[in-house]
Amino acid sequence: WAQQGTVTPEGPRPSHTYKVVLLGSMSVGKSSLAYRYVKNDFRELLPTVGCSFFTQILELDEATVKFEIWDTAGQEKYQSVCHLYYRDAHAALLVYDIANKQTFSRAKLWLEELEKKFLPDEIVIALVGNKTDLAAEREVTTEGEDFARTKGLLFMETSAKSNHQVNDVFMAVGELWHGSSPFIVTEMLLPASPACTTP
Ligand SMILES: Nc1nc2c(ncn2[C@@H]2O[C@H](COP(=O)(O)OP(=O)(O)OP(=O)(O)O)[C@@H](O)[C@H]2O)c(=O)[nH]1
Repeated sequence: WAQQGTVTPEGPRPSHTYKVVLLGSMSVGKSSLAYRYVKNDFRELLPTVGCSFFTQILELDEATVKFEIWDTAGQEKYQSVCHLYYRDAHAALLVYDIANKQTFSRAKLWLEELEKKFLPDEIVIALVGNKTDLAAEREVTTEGEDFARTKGLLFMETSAKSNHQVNDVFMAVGELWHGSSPFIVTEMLLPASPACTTP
């Protein structure tokens, strides 16, 4: 992680920056998860073009943690540039739609790609089955968790729509790096990045 110090009356206060990249098929809800986490809201968002960028700052007892969230486009035409976005990531959320089995297969392919680019200790990978509110249309059942267990990934099912376990995903990822819990949100930022668009 990047570590900078800020000086407070109590002395230097470390701050850590973690880059989290969201990968997955189009329309699985990557942008909606980022939007829910950062803005605590759910709304129709335009399909991502290239990549969107979000920032979330958390104050822990002993340090400030900043999440840089890179939300990649799921459309096929952007796949060839995705490696530019996940480069140097500390964590990847491989998102699929629990009501669409094909998107689960695509998440597995993403894992293969990351395994070629990162050593196991270099990146935290979480498999995220989104849209749990669509339980009646579920196509992916226990295979998600089984696959994650086999591969040693974090696993969580979420709903950006009903706000089910969205915070928990980011907290689980952060806890793995930081060994600290709970994370408390104190500030929200949405800076534009030259390389990315902001929804
Ligand atoms: N029911 C339900 N719909 C969701 C959920 N999350 C996202 N959606 C819907 O799924 C569609 C796609 O959501 P996005 O967040 O744009 O998906 P994305 O993965 O970022 O899509 P791309 O930008 O094309 O890669 C939208 O119609 C969302 O409203 C969810 O948790 N439940």
